[in-house]
Amino acid sequence: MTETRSSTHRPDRRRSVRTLLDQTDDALRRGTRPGAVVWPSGFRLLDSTLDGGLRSGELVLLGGSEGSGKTTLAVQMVRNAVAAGRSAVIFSFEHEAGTVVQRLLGLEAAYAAEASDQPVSQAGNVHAFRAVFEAEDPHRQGLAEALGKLPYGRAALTMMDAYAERLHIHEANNQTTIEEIASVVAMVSEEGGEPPMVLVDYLQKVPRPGVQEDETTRVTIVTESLKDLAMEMECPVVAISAADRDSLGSGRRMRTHDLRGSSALAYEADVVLILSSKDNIVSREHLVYDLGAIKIYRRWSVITVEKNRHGSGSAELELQKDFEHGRFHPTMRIVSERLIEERVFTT
Ligand SMILES: Nc1ncnc2c1ncn2[C@@H]1O[C@H](COP(=O)(O)OP(=O)(O)OP(=O)(O)O)[C@@H](O)[C@H]1O
Repeated sequence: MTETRSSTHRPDRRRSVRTLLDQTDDALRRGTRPGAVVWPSGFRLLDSTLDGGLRSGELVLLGGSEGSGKTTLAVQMVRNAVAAGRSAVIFSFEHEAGTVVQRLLGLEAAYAAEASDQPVSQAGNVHAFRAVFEAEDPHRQGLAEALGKLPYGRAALTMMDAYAERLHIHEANNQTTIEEIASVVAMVSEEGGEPPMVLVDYLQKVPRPGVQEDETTRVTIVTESLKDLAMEMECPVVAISAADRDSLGSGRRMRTHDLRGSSALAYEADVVLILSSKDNIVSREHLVYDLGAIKIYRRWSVITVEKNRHGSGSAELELQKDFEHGRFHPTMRIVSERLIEERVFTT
């Protein structure tokens, strides 16, 4: 994966159908899985739309406007994977590792409150968890004691303890090339004995130092390389993608072609999810007679499944924001309102 596909030297990947059938037969007899490994996202409706979830070998693009919750959703999918016993690695160009951990604590506290049938509003939020990380403690108490003072803080830590060793966060920077990403994924895969789910936050930030090229070329090569990585390492790669600045201000609903940098994004991806705040894309007819409705729509996000190579086509799914706890509410619904092509409000 050093250059574009045409100049990459690869081993012979050809297998006859006879070989494939024999390998499948052999795997079935050994009781192992002959096909792709499916990684549930943990969101039931999204998983059924994707025919089970994310697959090994797949490149999943997650786009959306600034602040729409892309990192939140992707980290929650990663969390659901590791909570279910898998491993994962996050390449975070955007946030420090501590920020991701604080969001995970908020999320776990909210889940713990829900599990005890208590209102989520009672659980410690990300802001409160961040304060623990940022305060100097004159009592020199440990993490468990400090978190224990926050509602559901101890429960959140216990939940995270269960998967903490399987979840890796790589604080990425302008040296975190595609080769570096591949080598970290190989290391995590070897350590864990199985390929991890990979999250790249975000794709346009992956550098190619020392190469003179425009953004389109760089994004094309990075996108192709991430797809290659998914196939070679047999893992799902979720890549967050920034939007074209022009598309954000133009009053249009964001679509796959608005992702920044290259048409390769649409071609290479197996799954494309676009996240929007519902108030930006609900049809005007749902707003004219009920001006208060906009406040309710603001609390919801819509995931548009725009490309779905192995699943049941496109879909519009909605889920409620709980950004204070670094998450979305786990139950999704199918959007019942009509959505628009053009955004109602521009930013
Ligand atoms: N502690 C918090 N309490 C409430 N809201 C928060 C908190 N931290 C972040 N947010 C909000 O949550 C939203 C989702 O954040 P997230 O980082 O997931 O968005 P994003 O789409 O990845 O953003 P960007 O494009 O800027 O990277 C943002 O609008 C952010 O302002």
